[in-house]
Amino acid sequence: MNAVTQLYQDVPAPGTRLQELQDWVGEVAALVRPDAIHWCDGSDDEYAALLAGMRSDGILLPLNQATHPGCWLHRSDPDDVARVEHLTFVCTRERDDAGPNNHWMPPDEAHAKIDALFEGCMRGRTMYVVPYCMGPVDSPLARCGVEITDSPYVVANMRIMTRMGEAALARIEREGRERAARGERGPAFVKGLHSLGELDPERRFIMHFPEQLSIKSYGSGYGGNALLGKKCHALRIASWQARQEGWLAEHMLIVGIENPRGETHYVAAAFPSACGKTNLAMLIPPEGYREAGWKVWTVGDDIAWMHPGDDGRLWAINPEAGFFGVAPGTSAKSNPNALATIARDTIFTNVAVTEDNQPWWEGLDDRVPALDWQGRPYDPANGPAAHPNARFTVSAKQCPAYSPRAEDPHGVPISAIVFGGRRASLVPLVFEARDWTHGVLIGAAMASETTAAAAGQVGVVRRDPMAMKPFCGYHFGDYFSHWLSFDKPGAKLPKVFHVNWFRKDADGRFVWPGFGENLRVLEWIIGRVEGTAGAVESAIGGMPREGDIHLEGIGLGIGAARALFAIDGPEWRAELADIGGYLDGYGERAPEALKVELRRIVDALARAPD
Ligand SMILES: Nc1nc2c(ncn2[C@@H]2O[C@H](COP(=O)(O)OP(=O)(O)OP(=O)(O)O)[C@@H](O)[C@H]2O)c(=O)[nH]1
Ligand SMILES: O=C([O-])CC(=O)C(=O)O
Ligand SMILES: [Mn+2]
Repeated sequence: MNAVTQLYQDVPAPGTRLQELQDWVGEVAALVRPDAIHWCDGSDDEYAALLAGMRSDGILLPLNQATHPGCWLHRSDPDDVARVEHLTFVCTRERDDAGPNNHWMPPDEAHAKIDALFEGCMRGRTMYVVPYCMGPVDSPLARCGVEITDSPYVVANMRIMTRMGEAALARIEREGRERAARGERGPAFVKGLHSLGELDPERRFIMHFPEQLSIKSYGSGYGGNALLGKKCHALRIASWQARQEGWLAEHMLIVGIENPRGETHYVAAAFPSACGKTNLAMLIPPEGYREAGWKVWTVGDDIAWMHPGDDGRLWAINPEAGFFGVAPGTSAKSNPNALATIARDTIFTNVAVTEDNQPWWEGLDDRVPALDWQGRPYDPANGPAAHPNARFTVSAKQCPAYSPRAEDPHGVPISAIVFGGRRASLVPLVFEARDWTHGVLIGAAMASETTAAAAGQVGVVRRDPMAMKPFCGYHFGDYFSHWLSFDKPGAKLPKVFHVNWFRKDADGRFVWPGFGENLRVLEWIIGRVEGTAGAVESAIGGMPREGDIHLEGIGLGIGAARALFAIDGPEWRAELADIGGYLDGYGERAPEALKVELRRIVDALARAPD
């Protein structure tokens, strides 16, 4: 029998499947009416069969196998290239629990609306049942889910991005039985239902039911909308669970920085979509640092689950197993580790190709592409050759800097949390929170220019607390309170910082060289954690003094260096007033402690000379 068309009825021996899973798959099949059901085992043979099937259906096009072995190109529907925040809903029983930061619909109405779309939608298609685990399968911090989808592209991506298949299924069934034996109620795993539908932007919804631990996504095949383990489960649903259970599910990279003495500090950093997480996570130390013995270890590039440990520290795992990274801008200069990672066995989505069929995107090199992301002969009049949100999907194991600790079931201890945004003006290169409450305020007040990662206008500054604006599964007021709640006796919390790599000069050029040179800022951050680096208190937070950050040898003029650290009094007063108004928008659920903290900063700024 063809591995990809085994019928559901043929697979599970009666009584061996977890009843809850069996029942749900049966209910879904009755709704969507697939021609065939395939339970994914995650094996190499299955993956090869999937790729072969997609190749013959034209869903995947082979790239130049001599230069890029095992690499494929997927061209998506041109109307389906990014997350759709306006079509993404959090459907809690009480509207206020979803908060003003989410679109909301009552759960019954949402189910009725989206089930009407799912009705019969898999006729003529195969329905894949994809068991997955977010986090190392043996980790107590990991969580499982099952995604049902009719997209083989989604299955292939889930296999790269999660621990998918038999091991995950075994964990789901074991946990389900243990829960049943303990008499626990509620779902044993996160249930995600996805269909490409007609890929019609008018018939597209991404709906979350955190109280039911379920997700329904219809009408899009794009990563953040369709790989349900990622943003839907590991952030929106997990953030809801994390609040109930006392941990944090965050839009953060995790990186290990090893100093010349061989000590490694792990840093978690939250930057909004397409604002530099993958790049920082894969940083290669610049000249001088490399020779001195600095090393950088990639643990994760997009999501961190952080739990307080017995020692009072926050311990983090990366729930993902791969990278779904932004291609444009990735080059041998900006991110050599990423280039090495994607040299083989990678799925590229919406990139351009050169005349010898190699993947290409803006910023890679100065070759001229032959075909653009839609497969048209390249013509600059049509815009960029690669879609600005073109992505690669690749196993984390292929990253030369992949940390051996990334597979540690207990995770890594976090020494510093870094928030950052894309701000052309106002925000200095780096500053430090005086304490946890101040750090939470800095995170809550984050703002950044929008990017191509979400449909809509690009380059508009908006508040994006903790880089979670599109991903927090509940009311931001409650979320800020949850963050504050970690500050309790015995806690040894990370120090908190804010960075901005994106300040521009009068000519619109980035002042800071960024990328590998960002290690200079991390060095100061770690020095602050260890108590070896100096700082001076400013109204907005601790700032490095001249000489505290090593800026020599990168060609920064004195003027540029000053501009990077400038704090403009009147502009900051306006910013703080705006932050006050923003927090007030969360009404009574906005924690008083943040408002008190904000007033402290406003007062400090009033006393500071302009
Ligand atoms: N100027 C400058 N650009 C950067 C820097 N780091 C990253 N970028 C650019 O920012 C864009 C996106 O960066 P990524 O690292 O892929 O973003 P991400 O935060 O991982 O994004 P998501 O996967 O959408 O969550 C790319 O075009 C990069 O070239 C930096 O230090 N300086
Ligand atoms: O979720 C996605 O599609 C990609 C991503 O990391 C983001 O948008 O932050
Ligand atoms: Mn992301």
